[in-house]
Parts: sequence; structure tokens; C-alpha cells
Amino acid sequence: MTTELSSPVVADGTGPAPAIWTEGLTKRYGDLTAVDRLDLRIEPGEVFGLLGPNGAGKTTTILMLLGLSEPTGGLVRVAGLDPTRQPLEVKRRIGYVPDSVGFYGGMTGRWNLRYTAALNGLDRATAEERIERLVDEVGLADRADDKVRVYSRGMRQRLGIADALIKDPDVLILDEPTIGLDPHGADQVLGLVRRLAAERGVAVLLTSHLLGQVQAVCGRIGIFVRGRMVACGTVDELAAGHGGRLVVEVEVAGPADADVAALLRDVPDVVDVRREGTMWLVGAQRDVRLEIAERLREAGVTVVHLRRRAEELGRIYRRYFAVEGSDDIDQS
Ligand SMILES: Nc1ncnc2c1ncn2[C@@H]1O[C@H](COP(=O)(O)OP(=O)(O)OP(=O)(O)O)[C@@H](O)[C@H]1O
Repeated sequence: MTTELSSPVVADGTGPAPAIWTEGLTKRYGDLTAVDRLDLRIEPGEVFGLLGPNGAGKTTTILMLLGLSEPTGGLVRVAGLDPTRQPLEVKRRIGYVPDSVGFYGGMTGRWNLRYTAALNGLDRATAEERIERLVDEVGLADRADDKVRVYSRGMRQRLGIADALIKDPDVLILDEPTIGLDPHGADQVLGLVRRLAAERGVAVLLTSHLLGQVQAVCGRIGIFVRGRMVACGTVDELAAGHGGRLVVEVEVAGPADADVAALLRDVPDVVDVRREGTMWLVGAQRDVRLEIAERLREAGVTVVHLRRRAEELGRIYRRYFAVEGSDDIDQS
């Protein structure tokens, strides 16, 4: 593999390096291409979701980012560093949370964090200060002195995130972070991920096969099928990219003589308007909620419900998969 830097942002030092950057990243196992010419760029503070079914190549990608698997071809940089040549430095900059985090169950959460801090060479005062802040941040302040074996799966997962953050990384990688969690536990973990990215500027890469969760937390999404990223962008961009459209639900409470259909059709980029029970369903090429609200308000129409249909990523996903030929994915 070539090690020459071709990313101008990294090479000339004029701007902040992307948190994660790959170009043509490829991994082959014999005849099988597990990751096929992956181009990826994730900025600090971004939450990026890698979405794909079992065997798509998500874990292989993570292993290459972590410097645990050598690429067959292409380039990879994490925080401006080459994981193949600088694996130790890269590991210091990445917090990694595997799908099942191993802790010493007979020891407390706080003890486990101290252990990780010591492994990372943190001095005691820094470690204690960080642990105090982190247990609070992940919502475990009142349980940090309980033994980990009595923790729920969600608590373990949040302890895993605290554990990954001990070294104050630039990049956080989470492999299936909500697997096995109930909806409340999943919400807590995803809310935490969102906050970390927004408040600390950490770049987050998470893998998942849970569409709804990816949609809820990720600014951009990459759809991975058989080693190839077949699409990448915001939910809106993905919807538009395959000739798709967004659907906005609108419900109004009068006046009775208002021609709501005509008002809705008049909004730019609206493609079609139809009725479903008491609701209007507005198909559009982009998110037109704001314009709809304004247009209806100006016409004196009272809006009682205005929402984007939540399952749209599922439909987008199925469209990409109809092309690629697989639909082993969970809608939750
Ligand atoms: N060490 C290996 N040797 C040979 N083939 C491998 C190896 N590791 C992974 N593969 C293959 O590479 C492909 C991608 O696997 P990978 O584990 O990256 O997928 P994934 O998207 O993470 O799936 P999952 O959701 O099941 O973890 C699969 O076909 C897998 O069998």
C-alpha cells in the first residue's frame, strides 16, 4: 500500500485534518473483497452511521481504521495519522466501543475506569478528575461504585463509552452500540452519543443495522452492501439520490372552505399531495415542513400536525437493496 499523503487538508497543514479519511480503501481476503475502494470523510463533531447487513464489511473497515488490520489497497488517515504506520498513536486518538464491552465484573465501574486510565498512562489526578466527569456525563454517577456484574446491558454500554473516552479521543467508534438494549436504554446511549459529538466535537462513527436508530442520531449515513458503499449522505440526500422523495404528514383544523390541497401543491419542490384519512400526505424532493407551515399560516389555516414520515430511511434502504439484492436489515 502506498503511504504518500494525497489529502490536501492533511498534507499542507492549512486546515484541521478530517477526523476520518479514506480513499480507495480496500481489504481482500483471498478472492473475497470485504471492503471495496471505500472513500470516506468524517469531520470533527459529526455523527456518521455505517449501515449495512451482516457481512457487509463494517467491522473490517473499523479494524483498518484502528490499525488492527492492514489494508490491501488505498489510503486511510485517522486524525491525520496513518493507522498502518502509526498504530499506537492512532489508538491513543480513537475511543473504540465494541458491541460487547468486556469489564471485570467483580470490580466496580469506577475501578474499571481507573484500570483503563492506568493502562493509558494517565496520572492519578487527571484520571480521577476525568472519571468523575465521565461517570456523570454517561449517567452512572450514582452507580459507579457498584460492581459491574450487577449492571444492566445499557449501563455496561454507557460504561463502555466512558471507558473509551478516558483518553480524551478525537474519534469515537461504536460497533452496534445499541444491540440488545431496550428502547429506553437505546435512547440513553444514542442521546449520549449525540451530546458527545455536539459538546466535545468528537467525530463519531457508528455501525448499525437498525434503521430508525441510525436515522435518529446520524447526520450522514453510508449504506454498505457487500463491501461497497453504495450511497452516502444525509437522509434527504439519500432520498433524492434514488429518485426518491420525502413524505410530510399534515393535518389541519380548518377553516372548512380552505383549499388545503392547492396550498400544499403550491409549495416549491412538492411533487404530489394526497389524502390518507384525516391527513394530507405531501411528497416532496426535500424537507418542506417550514414552507408548508408558513404557507398554511398565511392562508389562515390552523395546522394541528406536521411531521416527516419516520420510516423513510427504511424505504430508501430497500430501494438501494433492491438494486444490490439483499434486505437483511432491521427496521427498529
Ligand atoms: N479474517 C477474515 N478472513 C476471511 N474473511 C473474512 C475475515 N474477516 C471478515 N471476513 C469476511 O469479510 C466480509 C465482511 O465481514 P465483516 O465482519 O467486516 O462484516 P460486517 O459488516 O461487520 O458484518 P457483521 O454485522 O456481521 O459484523 C464477510 O464476508 C466476512 O466473512
